[in-house]
Amino acid sequence: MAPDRRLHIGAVHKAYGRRAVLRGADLTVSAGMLAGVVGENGSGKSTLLRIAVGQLMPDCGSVQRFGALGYCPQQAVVNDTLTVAQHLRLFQVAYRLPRLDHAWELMDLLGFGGERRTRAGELSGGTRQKLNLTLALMHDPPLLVLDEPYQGFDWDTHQRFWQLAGRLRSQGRSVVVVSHLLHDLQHFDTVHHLRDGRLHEEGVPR
Ligand SMILES: Nc1ncnc2c1ncn2[C@@H]1O[C@H](COP(=O)(O)OP(=O)(O)OP(=O)(O)O)[C@@H](O)[C@H]1O
Repeated sequence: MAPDRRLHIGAVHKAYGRRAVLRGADLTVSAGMLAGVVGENGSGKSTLLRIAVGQLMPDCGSVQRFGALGYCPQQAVVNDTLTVAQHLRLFQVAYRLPRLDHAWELMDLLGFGGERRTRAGELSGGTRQKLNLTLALMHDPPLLVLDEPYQGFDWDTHQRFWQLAGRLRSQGRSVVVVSHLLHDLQHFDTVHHLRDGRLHEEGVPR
């Protein structure tokens, strides 16, 4: 097996009842790679990512991950009664981080550094998503799995997200992003189109 492999999904099948969503999906992501997963609504992108991170079991097929993982789910999993800073402290303990410097940096980069004391329930939709993304990135893991991470971001933040993704790639991180936006495809090294339950690698528009 290639030593720089960070995620390997092989012949994964998944059905919900009679609805077969994944029918032999394969995906390999190496170090320093920015991979896009695209497809129509309901094609199974979130199902694939949930299987990739171990949140959902496939019916059959294999999933291998190498090293720590950061997962940004499509719906933010936050507690409305806790402030942004309290979320970061909670995850600091979970990730066993000595410091929160990187998290504060990410907050500033995503433009919500002033919201430390705001409760998650009082955040705007876009800012809630910024918190969701920060929680996935703050421990600087080698593999990032991001399900439409920039939903609700304004254009400036959207652009900064892609700068950040490019920086992570150049630092050797592996990043998988579900995207719906045609103009984002140019950022990827590889684009994988989920169609009829399988992933088809397609050329990247430049
Ligand atoms: N827990 C579940 N139980 C039953 N069916 C489900 C469940 N989760 C997803 N599905 C169905 O599986 C299919 C794939 O859903 P999934 O959310 O993976 O698609 P998606 O490509 O991420 O969609 P979108 O682009 O709308 O986010 C859909 O038909 C959906 O209704």
